[in-house]
Amino acid sequence: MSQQQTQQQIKRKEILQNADVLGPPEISENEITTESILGDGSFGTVYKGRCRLKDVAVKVMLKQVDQKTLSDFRKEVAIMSKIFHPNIVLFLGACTSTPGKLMICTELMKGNLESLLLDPLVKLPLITRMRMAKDAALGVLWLHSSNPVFIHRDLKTSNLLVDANLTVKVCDFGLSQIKQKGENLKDGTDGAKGTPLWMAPEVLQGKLFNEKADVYSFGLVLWQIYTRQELFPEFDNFFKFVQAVCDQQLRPAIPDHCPKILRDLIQKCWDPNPEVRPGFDGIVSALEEVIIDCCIPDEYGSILWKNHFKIENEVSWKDFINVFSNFVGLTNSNTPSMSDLLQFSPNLNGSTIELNFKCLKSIIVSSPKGPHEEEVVLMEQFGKVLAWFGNLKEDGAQILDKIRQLMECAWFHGDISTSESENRLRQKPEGTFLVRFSTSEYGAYTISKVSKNGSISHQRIHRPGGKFQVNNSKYLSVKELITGEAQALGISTPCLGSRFLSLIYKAQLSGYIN
Ligand SMILES: Nc1ncnc2c1ncn2[C@@H]1O[C@H](COP(=O)(O)OP(=O)(O)OP(=O)(O)O)[C@@H](O)[C@H]1O
Repeated sequence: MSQQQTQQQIKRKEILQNADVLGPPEISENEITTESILGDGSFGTVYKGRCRLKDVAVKVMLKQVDQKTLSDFRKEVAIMSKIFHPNIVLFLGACTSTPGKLMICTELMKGNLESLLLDPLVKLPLITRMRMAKDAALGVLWLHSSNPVFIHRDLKTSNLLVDANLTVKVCDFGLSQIKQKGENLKDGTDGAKGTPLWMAPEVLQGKLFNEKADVYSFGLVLWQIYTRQELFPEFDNFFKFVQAVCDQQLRPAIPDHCPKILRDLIQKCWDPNPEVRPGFDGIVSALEEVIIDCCIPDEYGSILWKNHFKIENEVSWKDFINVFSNFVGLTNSNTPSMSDLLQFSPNLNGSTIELNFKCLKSIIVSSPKGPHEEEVVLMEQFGKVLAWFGNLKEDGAQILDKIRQLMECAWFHGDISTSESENRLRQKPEGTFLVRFSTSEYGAYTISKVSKNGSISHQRIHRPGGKFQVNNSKYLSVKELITGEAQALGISTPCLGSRFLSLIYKAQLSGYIN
């Protein structure tokens, strides 16, 4: 080996050794530019910036930092460079060597969850919020399951960031601590770490604590995700606050309408006794149940999904009808599955059952995304269909008849938008009408009609207690309501063009037996 080769080998070894020592990818100061401010925190300012031609977030430390802040910064860099998870903000690198210019680069997110929740102009349905809560819980579960264990120590909604797809990721590891499984920690004489409003009582009181302190904070996070209210706005005195939370065990009020399973979860998370609080695996499972309940408010529908499809967000049409048919007693363990019956049984060819399933399929299935993907039923769409058509416990298989019977009405246009309904009614004579699913009220319908001067108006059919109500009159079905209220509503002629009618006609032409 030549002398030059030997020197090259030594140099490579040195580089590798240094890389090992440096740990996180070092970015030099002049590779980072900063633009607008994204947020301010106790460590410094977070900017939108650019690094190596990529948009990034840059946390720039305060120029004058004391030893403790500096060590927190180094710890944050060290921790972030060890954790990789889809629900933890992606660490890209840091500038650690230029004094007075300490920076951390992370992926650029859209904003923090607290700002979104507290902005009344932002629409965030409960299902979306519960999915966000699950994202955050998965991120913390990852930290707590690592070996050694990472405790975040500053969980709060402003440390949960949201991207363009509303995926939530945990950030800010400046106060995080590493510990062995089963080990308890205690803050030093310099006081408790974290943000007081979100701190567990044992941390506020300087007692021993462990990862269950994060669970307490997460209880408050869940409360804010559910209520979209500010946390403890009534307190401006720290000592009174500590007394209220620790001695009087004060917690924010959970609204009466909160689903029971979510209420129980929040209360367990913020229990004064850390041992009673669940682990994050339990929190994720409970949130999965909450998500199913939010998507499928019908009691039996939710049971069907939980028992057979668990946390799947979507299932194939074939699996869905097989489970559904067993659940409502159309098939059982001694009969072939419904998908086999529909495909192979000559008796079902042209039968009402076959047509019923065609009708159900026309409103419940999502089109395959690619040419080879199966048609699927989304959990949320199953919930909507049950909300529109009935109560699975009382109706059972009859729910299928209800769907078909409504589709047989020429005026029923189902899932069209307000503007599409107006397109269909434009230039039509007075009294022409159609009925469609409401786009804004869950389980409700809308009557769109042509009024006197040719103007088009829309009237909601509400669903109090599962009934169908317009003005002050309640009916058992939409069909009965349309017959009973036709005169009062000024509706007479069905608007043609429903896609369901052609489905029914086609079936009748090919031998459907009524
Ligand atoms: N990657 C990012 N993308 C977009 N915005 C971000 C990002 N990181 C932080 N921010 C914004 O900056 C705010 C402060 O960030 P961060 O919590 O990391 O700073 P901090 O100085 O540690 O704050 P504190 O100590 O007060 O919690 C966040 O709430 C968020 O609004």
